[in-house]
Amino acid sequence: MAFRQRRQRLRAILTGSTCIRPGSVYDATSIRIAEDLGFELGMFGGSVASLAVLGDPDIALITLTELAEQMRRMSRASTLPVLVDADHGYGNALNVRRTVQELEAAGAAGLTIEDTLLPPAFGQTGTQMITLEEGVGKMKAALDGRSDPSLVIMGRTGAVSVTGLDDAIARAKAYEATGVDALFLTGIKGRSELEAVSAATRLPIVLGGAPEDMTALDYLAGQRVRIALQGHAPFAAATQAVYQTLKALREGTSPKNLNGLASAELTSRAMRDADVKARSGEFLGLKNK
Ligand SMILES: O=C([O-])CC(=O)C(=O)O
Ligand SMILES: [Mg+2]
Repeated sequence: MAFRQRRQRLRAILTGSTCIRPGSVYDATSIRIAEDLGFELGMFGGSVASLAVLGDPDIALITLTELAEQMRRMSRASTLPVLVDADHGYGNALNVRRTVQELEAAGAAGLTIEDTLLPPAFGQTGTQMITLEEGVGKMKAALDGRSDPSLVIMGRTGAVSVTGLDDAIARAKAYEATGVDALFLTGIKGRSELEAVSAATRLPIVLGGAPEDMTALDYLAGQRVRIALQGHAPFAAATQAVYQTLKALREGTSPKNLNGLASAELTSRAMRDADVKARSGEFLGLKNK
């Protein structure tokens, strides 16, 4: 499926009236599983990109090239639309523009650009923000970097838990005015904060996370939230499975007695084995074998 169609599917989610949960994806296998399970959207978080590619924490060590390459691998493996966490855009506004070009070429359906100061400055422990003006420049540069107008660009701010609600609203409104397609909010701690941002803006909202009392999809949809993230449990589950399996093998368990392995059927589905066999028949002359 052409990249444009994937982007249009993400746009349809944003212009719809319901709120969906994306599947957290990070590689070719995870995106295929999410697609097979019927998820409408994959979320490729910066944290899981760092873990999958580098095995490192989410501290902006991954490069744009590495992120885009992982996105490209997912685009090849599946047609599921993917929203990519492009962090701060890997530098200043000019880097943001380049980031958009690379992720667009890699097949992303949409991406977020945030106004957090990354990587953290010398001597600073807490999160720092870039100025609203710099954030606006980044959003404009992101829009300028897009060559397929269907690519979704989201302005992301976590200001509410750093500089407060008023600043978060000011930023959301300023990013909205640049022409971005949606607002991505992190750090929202309660209904009143979400309701205040929602009332002050008009774009669809994507919620990076929410407290326990804000998980009802109907409520979120009523606040114009169209996508609500749920963290990255699949990566944690995979890590645990690899740990348990290696531990059991190290302790002498025989491979045939291991628990929790993917069945041959599941592995075969994830590999798209039926498609490969059909192609082998068609192109390698193995039709009747
Ligand atoms: O975008 C997300 O999925 C949340 C996030 O920032 C990350 O995981 O790096
Ligand atoms: Mg992130």
